[in-house]
Amino acid sequence: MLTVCDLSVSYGRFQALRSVSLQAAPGSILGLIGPNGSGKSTFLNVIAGVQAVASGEVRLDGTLVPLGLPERVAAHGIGRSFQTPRLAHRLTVFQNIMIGARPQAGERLRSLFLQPATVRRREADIQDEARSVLRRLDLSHKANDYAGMLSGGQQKLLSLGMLLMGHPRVLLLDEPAAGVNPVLIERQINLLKELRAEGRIILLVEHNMEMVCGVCDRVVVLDSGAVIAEGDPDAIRRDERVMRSYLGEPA
Ligand SMILES: Nc1ncnc2c1ncn2[C@@H]1O[C@H](COP(=O)(O)OP(=O)(O)OP(=O)(O)O)[C@@H](O)[C@H]1O
Repeated sequence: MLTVCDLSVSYGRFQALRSVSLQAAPGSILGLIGPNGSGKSTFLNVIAGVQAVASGEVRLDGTLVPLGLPERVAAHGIGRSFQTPRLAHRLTVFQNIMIGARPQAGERLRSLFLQPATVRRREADIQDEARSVLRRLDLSHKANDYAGMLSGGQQKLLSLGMLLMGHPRVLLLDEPAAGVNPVLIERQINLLKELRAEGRIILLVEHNMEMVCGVCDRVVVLDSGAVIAEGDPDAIRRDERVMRSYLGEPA
């Protein structure tokens, strides 16, 4: 269970998050929506450990997550994707996927010299896994293309694949559907459903309401850094405050 308790973040005198609390269970997708500037990316940055907090805590299965320390957060099995995928455009798709593999505990430079067979075996295992992730994304045919040559939607899929190479229990996804064609959005939706069935926790920041309503079990709505509503997607769509603040319709 991912438990976020009373998170507050300030940029100078501006309060970007105001005492935000939420919970997400294993095998669930929690949508996080809200108008531009409501604090969604800040929230993901806090959970990913790249944004310092003024107060509050995050726990995964009861264990305190060390906020502000991205490497240690990643070691807890929490991974984040970005609105604009962070890819090495001049490396191939396969090489990018390989970058996503996390070093294992005890992996040191000296093991290159002392245990070369072990290192070679691990490298082969990672390559096998990278091929299997590419198959899962339906990107095998692009393995040897430069990442920079992929379409925007394929780049988003690739960044999801890189994330999967780190074996995250919690995936923090920042607008995966933005600028993506409907066919690849559908592929993402299917992938997210598979990841949920594997018991992972997914926090989905997304403006595309079809995607949000298509995959999310629950939705939390932020406005000006505070939670203004929480519920299942249908209830959120009918919520008057949400309609006023986010969907821009008169209540
Ligand atoms: N580094 C920063 N310094 C100062 N203010 C910031 C900083 N980062 C974000 N903000 C402000 O904090 C608020 C929340 O920003 P955030 O990016 O989290 O919103 P968001 O909901 O993700 O928006 P969008 O949907 O446009 O991506 C905004 O008003 C933004 O201008």
